[in-house]
Amino acid sequence: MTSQPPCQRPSHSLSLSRRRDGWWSVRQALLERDRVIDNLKQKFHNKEKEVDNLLQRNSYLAREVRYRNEVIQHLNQKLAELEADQQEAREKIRSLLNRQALAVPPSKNIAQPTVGIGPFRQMSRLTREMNVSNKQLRSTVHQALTDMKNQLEQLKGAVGKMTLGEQEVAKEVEELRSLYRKEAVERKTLFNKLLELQGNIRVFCRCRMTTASSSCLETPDDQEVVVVQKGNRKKFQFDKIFPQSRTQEDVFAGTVPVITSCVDGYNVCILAYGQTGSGKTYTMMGSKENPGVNIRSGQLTLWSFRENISMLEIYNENLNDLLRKSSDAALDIRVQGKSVSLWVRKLTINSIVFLSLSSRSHLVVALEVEGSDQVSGLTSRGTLTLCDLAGSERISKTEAEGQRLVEAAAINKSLTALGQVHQGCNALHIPFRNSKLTLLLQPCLSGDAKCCVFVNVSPDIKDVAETLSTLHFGSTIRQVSLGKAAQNIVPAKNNKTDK
Ligand SMILES: Nc1ncnc2c1ncn2[C@@H]1O[C@H](COP(=O)(O)OP(=O)(O)OP(=O)(O)O)[C@@H](O)[C@H]1O
Repeated sequence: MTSQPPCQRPSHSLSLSRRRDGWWSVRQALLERDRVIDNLKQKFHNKEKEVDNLLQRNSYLAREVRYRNEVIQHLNQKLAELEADQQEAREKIRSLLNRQALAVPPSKNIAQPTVGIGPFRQMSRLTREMNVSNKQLRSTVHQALTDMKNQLEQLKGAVGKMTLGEQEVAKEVEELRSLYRKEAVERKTLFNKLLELQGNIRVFCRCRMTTASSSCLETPDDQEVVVVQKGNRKKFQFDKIFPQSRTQEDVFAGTVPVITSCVDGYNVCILAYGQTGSGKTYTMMGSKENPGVNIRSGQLTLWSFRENISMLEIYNENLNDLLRKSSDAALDIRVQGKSVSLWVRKLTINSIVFLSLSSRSHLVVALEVEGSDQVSGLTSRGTLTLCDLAGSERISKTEAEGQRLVEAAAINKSLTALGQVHQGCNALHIPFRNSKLTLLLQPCLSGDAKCCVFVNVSPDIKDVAETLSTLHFGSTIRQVSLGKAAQNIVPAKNNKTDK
């Protein structure tokens, strides 16, 4: 009797390799879509050029028809003038002959005319010659008119054909546009699937620059960071590690796929979490010479898109609108159905300023993005929320008292609430109302959003406890993934919807 092999659960590495295979095949499909879309764009531009050429030719032909009509009109006028001249000449000859006849008295015996026959003959010859040349002229003008009319008919035929051709090309352009639209939508779906496979919450770890000779951090590869404390080594894994050597460009490049997803119509949130002085503001805002994610994402032009911006500070559980001149009225968050209105005041992206804010407050910058694709005619709307959180150090470390203690308690409360929201985001009830921060971030932390969290850490040995705490926070939220995102796409005004 043969024994049955024990039933085994698929190993973790097996599920990882399946996930990788899935990711790889989606990536291949996405590249293929990109090729098809490029091809369609090329065809579309060629057709547009064809239409331009046809329009140019058409307007040339129309001008030609107008010119020929004018020539015909002119020739007709000349002909009429000639006929009038001829008539006048005939009249003159007739009156001359009459006058001559009257000058000669009638005689019974007309043997010899009293006036010589010479001038009379000459006049007759002249009249004949004039008649002949007149006939020739008339026939030439008639011929020219007939030719001209024929040419005009031909031109009219060509214009008719051209109009038909234009209609056909316009139809082809519309078909191409519809195909492009379909491909673009499929591309977006694939791109989103790719992001979902990578995880709707992505956690990046950024190590701050230091001049110290020793560091408590090691980065063996771009997904692992090791904290060395008194000979102990604690490993943490993240979606991406940015060691000290990584520039602002590198860091921003890591967020571009998620930001692209915002332009595709998803709500996106980028957060920077870490202790005071760990580089959160440098990552998010940066300096004038080395701008951070906030400024760079505002300058990113993926599509032609319109943006509005709002900038808020949460200090001691109170909201301040940083773009408002007077601060008389207290701000509040309005919950409309499931979405929270972040919009307090709207300015253009150029209004972003480099702020030096208290490290005891959270800074929330929200960009409302509306992208419209000129070719497909589709419009999508998303919100990009960029958040520089207050320092995460524990109250015991800050040894705070008085006002500092109040601030630390408020920060602690909101950051704990943020952790709870991340941990509970697959549950039925998500505790968004536990703090102003989570209530404000609700639209970009709930099911229809994608989130990217930077855990900023200091490599200084004296900060190792806070570094460990920050990395634990990052690891915990990395375990959680947001629900399937819902896209906010609407057909553009005056544009046909996709077939
Ligand atoms: N990657 C980096 N490269 C160069 N300088 C950096 C880097 N990260 C941080 N710094 C510098 O370190 C200092 C502290 O950084 P930063 O102010 O961004 O920290 P923070 O976490 O925002 O602190 P706070 O909580 O007080 O706002 C700043 O002078 C900043 O310019």
